Amino acid sequence: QPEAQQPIAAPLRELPWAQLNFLHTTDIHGWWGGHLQEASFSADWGDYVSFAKHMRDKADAEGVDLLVVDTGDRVEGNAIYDSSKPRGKFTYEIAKEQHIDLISSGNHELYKADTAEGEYYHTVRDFQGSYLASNLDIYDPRTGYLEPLAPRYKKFTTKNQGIRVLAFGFIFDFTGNANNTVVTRVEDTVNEDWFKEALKDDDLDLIVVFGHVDIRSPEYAILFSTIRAAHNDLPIQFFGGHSHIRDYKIFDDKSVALESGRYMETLGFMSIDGLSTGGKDESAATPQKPVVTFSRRYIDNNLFSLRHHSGKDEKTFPTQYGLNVSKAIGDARDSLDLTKKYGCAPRDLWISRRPYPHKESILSWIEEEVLPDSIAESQRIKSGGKALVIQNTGAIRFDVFKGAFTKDTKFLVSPFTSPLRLIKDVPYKAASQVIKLLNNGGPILLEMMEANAFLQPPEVTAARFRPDLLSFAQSFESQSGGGGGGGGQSPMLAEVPALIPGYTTHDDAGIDGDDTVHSKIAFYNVPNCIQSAVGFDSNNKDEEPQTVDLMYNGFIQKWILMALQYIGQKYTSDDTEVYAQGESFTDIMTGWVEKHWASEGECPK
Ligand SMILES: O=c1ccn([C@@H]2O[C@H](COP(=O)(O)O)[C@@H](O)[C@H]2O)c(=O)[nH]1
Repeated sequence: QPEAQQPIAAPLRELPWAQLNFLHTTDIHGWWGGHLQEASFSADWGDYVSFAKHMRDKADAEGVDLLVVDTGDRVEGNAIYDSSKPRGKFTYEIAKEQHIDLISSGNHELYKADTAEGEYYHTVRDFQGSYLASNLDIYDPRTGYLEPLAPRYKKFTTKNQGIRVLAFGFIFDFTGNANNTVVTRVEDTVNEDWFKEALKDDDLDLIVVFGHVDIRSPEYAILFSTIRAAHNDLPIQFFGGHSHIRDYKIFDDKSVALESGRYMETLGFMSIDGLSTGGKDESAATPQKPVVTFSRRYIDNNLFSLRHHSGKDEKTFPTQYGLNVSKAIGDARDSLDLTKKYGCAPRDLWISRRPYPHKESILSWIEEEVLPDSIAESQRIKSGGKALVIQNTGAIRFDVFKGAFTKDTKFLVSPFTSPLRLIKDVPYKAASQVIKLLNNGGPILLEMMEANAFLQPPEVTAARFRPDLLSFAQSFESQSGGGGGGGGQSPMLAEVPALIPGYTTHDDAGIDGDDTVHSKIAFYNVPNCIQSAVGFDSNNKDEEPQTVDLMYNGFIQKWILMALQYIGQKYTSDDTEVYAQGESFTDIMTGWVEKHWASEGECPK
């Protein structure tokens, strides 16, 4: 994109090409334009189209194969999707310009009935032959009949090597979908006849399981054990998503899983050597080697990396097709007026690169400034009312960088449309317990685990399977380096001078997965929810009110009501109402920025 930052040269690790190679994206969340404010991730979907073309050409030239995979959550999280009317107006047209061999749905394609229909009418059709839905059905909007969103599986033979692949496309056991789709639990799907039949095939060289599923989840554990029981020596390659992190898991010596981050930051590269091949004809068939080798690389999505890995330069890298896609993205951004400025952010604000609370925590900013200032303007508070306002941290999707706060920023931080809701005059003694139940273990958290529904940012939720992700022990002051954090550098990386802060992934294969050698960024735990007291000081016992309005992001209503029930307060959804004719947190935050950070002209650097 014309406004994107120039990529910065950095030490790179090469791509480990092999007999079968994959490019993998996941959790793009509408970031088709890439990251305009971050040099490390400044390439866009058009650049990825050019890159994939060069990679396919290279594979053809060397007689190996390349498959392109996307594992869902393409929607929600960026103004290109969320601010267009209808939502998705540009997204489907942009997405379909990439050639994708294997594609599946995420949970964000299913939260709202119209988004699921968008998937059915657009993406499933645009990627016919590639889209799989092994455990996902939709009520056909034309007939009303429940049908698979797409074929359950497919078997195909790769173009150059003649590798016979059986592929499945899954979604995790998601329970928050609108009622026009049905997700079948993975543990039930593996007992369905079609699944057992599909596995009864001896003419296979590889099984690929791809999906919107955390690679360390119980769902993938079940799929691995079921498939391994049917094929004790067959290589199985998993691709996952949903937790927004880079990760690689080794199931056994012939099965691994790759997860490729989020928001177009990462292009996952995976390769396999030693596979048997059925051959394009029988005489060309080859047996499986005694050792099957799997390798992975997480590519930072910027032009320095993409040009290097495709062996191209500034002139030879862009294809005409890719340039057209970049232009379409730019046109969409212009027509949505995404550079419209609401104000100037005076400092960086981070979701998890700073501890919470902290002056540079976006959560502290919302809790201490945005919500109290904004809700204090309401008639009920002005006329002496008091409120507790609860916001789930997972609804805050991205950091704010010092400088212009634009329409782009608004939707990157808070893309969701759920209105703020409230229950009037809840006894304070009960209302003040709710946040504790939502944050501190106990029955509500058990219910959330059971429903696979989490309120934290997905990267933080991911840490439940990976406690080493978190920089628990460090205090912010003790960390080296400014902007990028710093905490806990490994001895190896600490010795390399002037590295750019970025991903330093530690996965089952070690610490050499990232293509770009970076210095480490701190990553802190955050609570499920934050809470602001409005109209009184919650730290002053003398000011304790009798009752408060209990306000919350409508997305978490179920959990608020459940928490109140546990405390013995029997409220139902009938007792709730929308705040300010349905104003969303997104609008409240933007209004606050306009009022408090307004500034004419360029923002100070
Ligand atoms: O409308 C919504 C949808 C989701 N959330 C929160 O997002 C995260 C999960 O994000 P994924 O991208 O699906 O991993 C979770 O914390 C949800 O509570 C939301 O707030 N509003």
